[in-house]
Amino acid sequence: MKRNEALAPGMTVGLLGGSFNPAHEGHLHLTRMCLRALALDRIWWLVSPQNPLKSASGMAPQAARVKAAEELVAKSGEPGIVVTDIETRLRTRFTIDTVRALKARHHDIRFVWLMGADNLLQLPRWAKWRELTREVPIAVYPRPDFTLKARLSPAATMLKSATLDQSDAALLAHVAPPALVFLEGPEHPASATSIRAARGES
Ligand SMILES: Nc1ncnc2c1ncn2[C@@H]1O[C@H](COP(=O)(O)OP(=O)(O)OP(=O)(O)O)[C@@H](O)[C@H]1O
Ligand SMILES: O=C(O)c1ccc[n+]([C@@H]2O[C@H](COP(=O)([O-])O)[C@@H](O)[C@H]2O)c1
Repeated sequence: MKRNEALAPGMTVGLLGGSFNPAHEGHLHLTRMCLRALALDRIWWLVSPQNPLKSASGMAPQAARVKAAEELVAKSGEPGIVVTDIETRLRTRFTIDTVRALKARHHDIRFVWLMGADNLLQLPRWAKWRELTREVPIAVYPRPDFTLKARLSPAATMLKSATLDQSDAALLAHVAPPALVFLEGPEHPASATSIRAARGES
């Protein structure tokens, strides 16, 4: 993570955790939209060693997923995206542990957790999810079939009083959690499941 060396106090960093099995244009789209709407300095793609809720079968080795993600980012020419296997180096699997470890390492960086709308629906299945919402502000980007469902989800209801207007999205990294924003913008249809299916993989 060479570009991490260029981190300066007060910088804002979005964390996009994912399996990236494989990385695709949907990840790039969400990342570009979040960089701008949230006024972030960087977005780190945290290539997960293994999502605790997903089967390991059909999961490409983490090194291969990182390499493919780096190639996609390099081809995109988008500055500000850092692909990292840091969860392996931190020995964390659960997002709550990753976020706490990153905050402990980088006291003066303002982190925001990014996710597509589908992930907000499953957030209540994550380890210590309520505590996670008190550790880091969260931004949710639209995704086909899930945009409205996310807004009506149990996690959205729980965070209703902590939800910012889209017009205040650029403040998200600077407010104390819990804080949530639903971003608005065009949906992108790409999904790793459909890419694997088109390749004849599981
Ligand atoms: N097209 C998309 N639009 C919005 N968010 C997306 C899109 N694709 C992925 N994301 C978000 O990126 C993060 C990482 O996603 P992930 O790597 O699991 O890709 P995926 O396409 O959802 O994979 P799979 O189909 O295997 O579940 C998640 O928060 C997910 O919601
Ligand atoms: O912490 C948890 O319990 C947890 C459960 C499921 C998923 N996550 C995280 O959610 C992110 C998105 O995962 P995925 O596989 O849907 O791309 C990734 O960073 C995972 O580690 C985290």
